[in-house]
Amino acid sequence: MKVMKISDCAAFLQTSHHDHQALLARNDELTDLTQNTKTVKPGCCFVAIKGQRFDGHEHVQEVADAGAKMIIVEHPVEIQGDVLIITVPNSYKALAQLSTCFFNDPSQHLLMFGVTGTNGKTTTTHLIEKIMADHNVQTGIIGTMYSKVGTKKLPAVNTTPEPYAAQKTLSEMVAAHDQACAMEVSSIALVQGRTWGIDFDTAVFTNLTEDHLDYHKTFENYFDAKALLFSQLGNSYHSDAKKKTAVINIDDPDGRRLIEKTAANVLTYGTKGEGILQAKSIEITNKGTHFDLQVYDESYPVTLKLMGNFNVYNALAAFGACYEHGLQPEEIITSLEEVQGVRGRFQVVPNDQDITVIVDYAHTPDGLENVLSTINSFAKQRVFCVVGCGGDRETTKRPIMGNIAVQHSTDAVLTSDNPRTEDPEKILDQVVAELAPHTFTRITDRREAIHYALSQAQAGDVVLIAGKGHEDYQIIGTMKHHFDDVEVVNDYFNHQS
Ligand SMILES: CC(=O)N[C@H]1[C@@H](OP(=O)(O)OP(=O)(O)OC[C@H]2O[C@@H](n3ccc(=O)[nH]c3=O)[C@H](O)[C@@H]2O)O[C@H](CO)[C@@H](O)[C@@H]1O[C@H](C)C(=O)N[C@@H](C)C(=O)N[C@H](CCC(=O)O)C(=O)O
Ligand SMILES: Nc1ncnc2c1ncn2[C@@H]1O[C@H](COP(=O)(O)OP(=O)(O)OP(=O)(O)O)[C@@H](O)[C@H]1O
Ligand SMILES: N[C@H](CCC[C@H](N)C(=O)O)C(=O)O
Ligand SMILES: [Mg+2]
Repeated sequence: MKVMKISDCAAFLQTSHHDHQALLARNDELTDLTQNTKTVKPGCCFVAIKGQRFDGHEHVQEVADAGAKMIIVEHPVEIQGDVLIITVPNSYKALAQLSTCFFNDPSQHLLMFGVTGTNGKTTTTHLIEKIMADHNVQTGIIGTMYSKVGTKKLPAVNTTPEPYAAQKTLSEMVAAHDQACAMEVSSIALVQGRTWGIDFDTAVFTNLTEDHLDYHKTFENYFDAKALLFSQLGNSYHSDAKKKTAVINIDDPDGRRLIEKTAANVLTYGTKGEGILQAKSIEITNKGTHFDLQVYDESYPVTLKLMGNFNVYNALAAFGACYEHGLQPEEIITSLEEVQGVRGRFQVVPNDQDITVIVDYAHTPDGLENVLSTINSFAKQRVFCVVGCGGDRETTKRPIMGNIAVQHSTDAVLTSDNPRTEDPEKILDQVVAELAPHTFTRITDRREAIHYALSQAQAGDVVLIAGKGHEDYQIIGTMKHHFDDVEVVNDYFNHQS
């Protein structure tokens, strides 16, 4: 079992002289660390965090009664019993620092790739993992779909986990002999400080378009959140002589702004004539994508099985990240060309009716527009688009996504995503708010909507089912029901035959 000496905490916790001396005076150990009242164990340290719904400070007595030995707070609390109370200015930061220490600072033993951006994080981390693994660098993954530690896949709660969970997972990677980790870093995680204590070697920026404005309020705040990954790169207190690199999409105006935010080396990529890495002469078919990759002055032909212009960007991003660590262009290209696809990302669902059914995780206006324009570049007949918007998430994207669906498809079937605690009908009212009547079909039940689109489609048509990708659930209210777009499609065709 892991333990940590209380006196060791004095080295990094920002606290008063009195509390500092109190920490130094303690020779005993902590058995664990937690921010959750439900997982307090005897001898552990509890970090009180004030969230949107729950304030740990209001439950310190219950935590002390459950056997916590030390409690970190942001303001004085009343408590009976023999507990060491330490006051810090920011308990979340203390949690990140304590977690880093408790798990022996695992990111120091891993080559850390952090990938941020509105779209393409999951895809890019998977491409990095494939390239590095092909070149004998066993690489873990932390992200939306799961964490991969060694060969084991563990379920994910958030795209970017809380500091304790993140440090624990990284330490498990070290134990499983992973040498690198490709990690998705969401803007929300950056603002909350979930990645404090992680020393990234390479930071990748994919793109910035509208999402999460319910959380960030303004696009500028959203940019500032993403920028943190780059401004913090190489500035960590235990930063060593390791080379730090920022890999940045220069076609995105916000990528250009990021270059000024980082002290690290910058490797730029793009498809519009600028960048150290450039994709030229891009050709997209319904079988894949071809382009010439220019690396400084050299050019290499690349044929990806991945489809879509957006995947050219993801490939460039992953190429840049791995190239910076000494891999040769030809080696990286061989790996990229082998990638079949990432689950739920432009995933084609085979069927015997010659309908091209695609399940894709596009859940932002930009993602949806990209996927539909890729489809339109090869579709010969009608394009059906089944899509909705998640509840308890930003509302401004809803009419925009409704418009994109109607404008870029021949038949838009507007439906539910994860309604969560919102009324699905009200979400749909917002999705269709700016649409002319009779330009779309509205079917609230997602299964029925998918069945309807498939029943209307004929041989040669394309049916895009967007928004939920790999998800195998639908959240209605606070209940998670089993629901899998691919499964719904397969069931439909099985009942046909
Ligand atoms: C908006 C947001 O990020 N919320 C996160 C936040 O919730 P909150 O402020 O409501 O927390 P809270 O429930 O009040 O709890 C506060 C503290 O009390 C503790 N607690 C809580 C209950 C209890 O009984 N006992 C207890 O001790 C909690 O452990 C926490 O330390 O803190 C919680 C726990 O620390 C997180 O689980 C929760 O993420 C929720 C699940 C969430 O949906 N987050 C989404 C928006 C998110 O983070 N998304 C990003 C981006 C996705 C992407 O673009 O890919 C992601 O990285 O996943
Ligand atoms: N580089 C890109 N630019 C624009 N759209 C993209 C890009 N890459 C992927 N997409 C679209 O966005 C969807 C989600 O892709 P992916 O899961 O890789 O992104 P993500 O950033 O991890 O998303 P999340 O924020 O949910 O974690 C894909 O299914 C595709 O439709
Ligand atoms: N990581 C994103 C995913 C959204 C996926 C979509 N299916 C939805 O539920 O809105 C979020 O939590 O906002
Ligand atoms: Mg993701």
